[in-house]
Amino acid sequence: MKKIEHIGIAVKNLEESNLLFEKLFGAPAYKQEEVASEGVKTSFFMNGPNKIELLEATNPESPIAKFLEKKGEGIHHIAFDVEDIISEIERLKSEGFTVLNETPKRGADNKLVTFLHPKGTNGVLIELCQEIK
Ligand SMILES: CC[C@@H](C(=O)O)C(=O)SCCNC(=O)CCNC(=O)[C@H](O)C(C)(C)COP(=O)(O)OP(=O)(O)OC[C@H]1O[C@@H](n2cnc3c(N)ncnc32)[C@H](O)[C@@H]1OP(=O)(O)O
Ligand SMILES: [Co+2]
Repeated sequence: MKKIEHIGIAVKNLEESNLLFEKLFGAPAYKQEEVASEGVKTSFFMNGPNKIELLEATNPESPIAKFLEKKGEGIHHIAFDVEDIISEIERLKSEGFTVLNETPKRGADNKLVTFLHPKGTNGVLIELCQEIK
C-alpha cells in the first residue's frame, strides 16, 4: 500500500459543494464523473499533491445515501494507491481484513477499486485503488 490516493467526502448536493470547495482551494474541480455501479456522482479537486473526491448519492440504495442518513455529511473513506490490487487483496485477507469485493471493480478517475469493511479498520472505510494503465 502506497500513498493516500484520495479522501472521499459524502455531500448532499454536489453542485453546492463544488462551489464551496472551489472557493476553498481557489480552483475548480478538474473532473466530474458518474459511477452508476456505486450509485454516485463524483467531482475531483487537487490541492497541491492532495486529491479530494466529493460524492453525492444518485439513488437511495447508494452507500453514500445510507451514510448521509446515519452520519450526515463528512469524510466517508480514505483511498490508498496500490501497485497490484490483486496481490494486495490476498495479503490483506491473509492478515484477517474483510475485503468487500474480492474482484476489483471499476471506480472513478481511471482506477480499479475495492474496499475494506470499516468494522475491521477502527470504523474507517478504506479504499484500495490501482491505476488502469
Ligand atoms: C466513485 C467510485 C469509488 C472511487 O473510485 O473512488 C468510490 O469511492 S465509491 C464510494 C461509495 N462506495 C462504497 O462505499 C462501497 C463500499 N461500501 C460498502 O460496501 C457499504 O457502504 C458498507 C461499508 C459495507 C456498509 O454497507 P451496509 O452494511 O449496507 O450499510 P449500513 O449503513 O447498514 O452500515 C453498516 C455499518 O457500517 C457503518 N458504515 C457504513 N459506511 C461507513 C463508512 N463509510 N465509514 C465508517 N462506517 C461506515 C455504518 O455506520 C454501520 O455501522 P453501525 O450502525 O454501527 O452498525
Ligand atoms: Co473513492
